[in-house]
Amino acid sequence: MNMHKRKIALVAHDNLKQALIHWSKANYPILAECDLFATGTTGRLLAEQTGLEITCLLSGPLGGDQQIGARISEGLIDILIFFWDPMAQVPHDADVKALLRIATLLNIPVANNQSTADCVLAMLRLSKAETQPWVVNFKAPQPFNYSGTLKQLPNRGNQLPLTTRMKYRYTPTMPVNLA
Ligand SMILES: O=C(CO)COP(=O)(O)O
Repeated sequence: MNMHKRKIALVAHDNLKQALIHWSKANYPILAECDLFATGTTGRLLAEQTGLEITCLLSGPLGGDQQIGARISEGLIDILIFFWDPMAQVPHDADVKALLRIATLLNIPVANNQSTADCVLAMLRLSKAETQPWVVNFKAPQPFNYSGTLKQLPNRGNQLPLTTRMKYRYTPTMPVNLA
């Protein structure tokens, strides 16, 4: 089983920053064992108020979401915890959408609220205890469009650097009938 250090991106919109800080304090021991990345303000507040070591990128409205999305597309982020605000508009909505899209497409675990974030960390704890290996499947399942036609995607796994590819096992999570 591959037990490489998990790389987690943490992001919260303004009304949810306190919730993410509270959640991060509650989960400090396991988060402290991971490589953490965050958008600018989220990361600064988290580092100040939890003591976690975090690589702070740009602030979200200034490109931070895009930086995280780029890292995901390069296979450099394993998990996205993004407490986005379903009740507020943000000026960089296009960036938020792009980040959620690339994380979904590339099939990394994405938690958009606290209960899902708890589930993700529960899996992390299990895999750490080696009772239940947790394999992140980096090969995105083939998406269907709404008319039911299968869209072909290249096998992205083969385009990744070898070091990145070696971190993942390519067992399909969802059987797709290409016939
Ligand atoms: O806006 C954000 C995510 O879309 C978060 O950015 P900050 O962490 O810089 O506030």
